[in-house]
Amino acid sequence: MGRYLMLYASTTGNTELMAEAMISFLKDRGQEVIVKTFDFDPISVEEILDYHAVLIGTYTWDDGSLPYEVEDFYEELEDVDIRSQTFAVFGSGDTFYEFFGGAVDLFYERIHELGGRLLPFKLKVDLEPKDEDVRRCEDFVDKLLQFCSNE
Ligand SMILES: Cc1cc2nc3c(=O)[nH]c(=O)nc-3n(C[C@H](O)[C@H](O)[C@H](O)COP(=O)(O)O)c2cc1C
Repeated sequence: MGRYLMLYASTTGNTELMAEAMISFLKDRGQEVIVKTFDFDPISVEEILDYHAVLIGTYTWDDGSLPYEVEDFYEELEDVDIRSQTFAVFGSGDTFYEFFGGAVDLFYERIHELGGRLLPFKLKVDLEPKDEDVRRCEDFVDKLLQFCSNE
């Protein structure tokens, strides 16, 4: 059994629905999942090294920006050596905006630059996840489990 950390930011619940689909999928496959939200739970960057993989979910704010509540974590990522840590990055955005899911891209690039072991694709959903998007969430986590088993 693996131990997974789910960290997410969500204001209107869309990214949260994605996270919930992923958490259910992981638990159904017998994995342990610790869940934290950026706005309510204290999150230290050191703790991310204790897990098999870290899933990071974020919505996107103005002009493709990070939500303010994830900024500290994003900045502090460089304070730990994440080179042997596995990550997967996802989130809800709105295709109406020029930088659709820009915060997902920012996290992906940040982890890549810092040498983290990244699932080699991101998952973005347009607004509220539909049934088909829930399946994409499950497929995303299935790929993460395979990726972790190839470590
Ligand atoms: C002021 C504002 C700015 C936004 N800017 C973007 C943006 O630049 N790119 C994007 O993809 N979505 C943008 N969004 C849309 C949100 O990311 C989208 O509604 C998302 O589904 C919210 O996720 P949540 O329900 O998890 O909070 C913006 C929303 C608001 C209210």
